[in-house]
Amino acid sequence: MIEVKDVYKKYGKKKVLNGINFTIPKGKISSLIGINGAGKTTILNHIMNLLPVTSGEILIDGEKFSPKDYEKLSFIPDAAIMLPEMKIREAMDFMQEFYDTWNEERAQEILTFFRLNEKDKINTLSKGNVAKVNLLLGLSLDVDYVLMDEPFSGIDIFTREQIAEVFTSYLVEDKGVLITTHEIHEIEFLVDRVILMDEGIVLREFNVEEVRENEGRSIVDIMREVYMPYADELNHHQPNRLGK
Ligand SMILES: Nc1ncnc2c1ncn2[C@@H]1O[C@H](COP(=O)(O)OP(=O)(O)OP(=O)(O)O)[C@@H](O)[C@H]1O
Repeated sequence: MIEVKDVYKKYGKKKVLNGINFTIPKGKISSLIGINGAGKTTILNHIMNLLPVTSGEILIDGEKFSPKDYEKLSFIPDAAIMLPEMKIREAMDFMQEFYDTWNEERAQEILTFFRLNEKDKINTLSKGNVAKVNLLLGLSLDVDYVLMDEPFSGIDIFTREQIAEVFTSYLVEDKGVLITTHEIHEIEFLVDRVILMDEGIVLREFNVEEVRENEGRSIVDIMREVYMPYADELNHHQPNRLGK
């Protein structure tokens, strides 16, 4: 399990995270939901140890980060192009060289599933195919946790459906997956857990199945309940809960 514990982040004087707490269990797909600028990417960068926290800690399987944890983690960025000058095969070779956890057999399966051509140069691909290449590179690592930054952002519906299939496949089975998004309809039926954040705090963390079964409510119902008071505050120009 990954535990994000009381994490604060300031950029200069600007407070971005104000005491974030949530967990990413193995074998579940969790989604971190927040509007643009809520701090989602910042959290992913903290988990990957690419950016120091101002205070608080992140535990991976109960321990503070150590370089060995890179063998447990895979980070799939948004549709930004990774390794743009390379052909897909060259990017795969690069990953294989860099990561002991590279699984070529799995990479070949994903290539076939997405109908990608190894010989294509990445910077000549459509946005949807770039997203597929990013998934290919990130999911071909034998790791315990996969972090994905907005995997569906700007992707057409057909590609989205193909990508969605990956989330219900053995490719992510047993892994702890975290997907960030601000577009819930893209992932409503894929995720097990939801973490709603705003203004640098977690407003609510819940299991989707539990609220569906026990309360007969959808993710969107809960989002309305959680975010509506904020919308009202904004509409009435009242100070928000951080007193900014
Ligand atoms: N290097 C930086 N210096 C100053 N402020 C930054 C820096 N990086 C991010 N921020 C600010 O921190 C806040 C959170 O950014 P972050 O990218 O984590 O949000 P996000 O939820 O991922 O947004 P989006 O959905 O737009 O990707 C934003 O207000 C952003 O402007």
